Amino acid sequence: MTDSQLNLYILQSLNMALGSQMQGETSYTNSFDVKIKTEGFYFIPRLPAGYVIDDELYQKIFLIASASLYPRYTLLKQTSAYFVPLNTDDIHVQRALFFPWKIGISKRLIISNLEQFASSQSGTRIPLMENLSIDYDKVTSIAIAGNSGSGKSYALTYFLTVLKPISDLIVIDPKFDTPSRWAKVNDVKVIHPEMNRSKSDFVSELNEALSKSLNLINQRQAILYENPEHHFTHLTIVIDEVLSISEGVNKAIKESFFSLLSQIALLGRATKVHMLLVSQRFDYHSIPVSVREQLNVLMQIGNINSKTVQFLFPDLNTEGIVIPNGKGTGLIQIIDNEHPYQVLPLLIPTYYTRKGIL
Ligand SMILES: Nc1ncnc2c1ncn2[C@@H]1O[C@H](COP(=O)(O)OP(=O)(O)OP(=O)(O)O)[C@@H](O)[C@H]1O
Repeated sequence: MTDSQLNLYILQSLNMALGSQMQGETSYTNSFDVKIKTEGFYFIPRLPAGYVIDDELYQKIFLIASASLYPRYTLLKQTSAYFVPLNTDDIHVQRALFFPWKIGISKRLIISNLEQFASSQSGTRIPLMENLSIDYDKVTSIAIAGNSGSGKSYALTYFLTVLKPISDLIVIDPKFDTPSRWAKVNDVKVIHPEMNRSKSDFVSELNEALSKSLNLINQRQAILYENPEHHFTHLTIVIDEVLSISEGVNKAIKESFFSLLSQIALLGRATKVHMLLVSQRFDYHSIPVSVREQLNVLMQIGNINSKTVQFLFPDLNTEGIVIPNGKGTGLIQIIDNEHPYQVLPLLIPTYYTRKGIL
């Protein structure tokens, strides 16, 4: 399909579906035009117009175009109207609404041998989907949320395996489940509850480990002060079922836990200390606000609706985002300077790994 055919196709889709929104104005009455760019398309209104150019119109066009372009392009959802200035002297058409896109749709990676796959990766790239990867040098903290059975443990095992060659790991596993089995097979330090010990004991031990990591951050800061170019080994603190940790422990211990988490989240970026947090849901009871603000890879798997995305994606209206069916699917947002602002459909890789972990 050529650009001009695509142009015409989008114009027709909008002419037919926008009707009521546009008070009957169409591109045939010269009320608007569409222009294809490499990174997306422009909707160019001719002003003054008999319709209002607002967030509602933007989202409406998004809805129509998103379905019309699927699966050739994935439109990248914006939280509000995305205006761009156009290079012309004609005031009537000096602005456009921009609809950025990605070519194709999100595709799941299928990995026949996860361990081999992880060791064959070079550098700090973590592949997530066929056309999406993250650079671990550019992100600090990762969160995975999802209802029971959505594929969180499966996703976590994937991350643990691909992170192992890139980063030192400390695994905290309040359920003494999959992550502990993974850690045992892979000879990685794990903190889990023990028989005959109280919940507060477990959280105290965990606070101890966080406090050591904070000391490490302080040492690394001193090194950076002398040599800002110093290269550190990544350290990732992995916490499964974060929500369950602060439940049922005394207030002082919970407060220390929150305070340590906040400090690590805030100071870890420059010193290569990361957090990977997994929880059925995240809210202000499970993590401190400052930790939420430092999360820069956000994943919600399983049920996607306005309630489940509220905390990780507070500005997101999920309307018009095509979420694939199946296990380990949902939404992802990566906030770094490499990826444009975008919330994308996510499919966690499907893989084969050693027996006895999952
Ligand atoms: N990306 C995926 N590809 C293929 N199968 C998957 C994927 N994610 C999950 N599954 C399947 O779904 C099952 C349930 O996933 P998992 O145990 O990870 O869910 P969970 O969210 O951790 O649930 P719970 O919170 O109850 O432990 C897995 O055993 C696996 O077979």
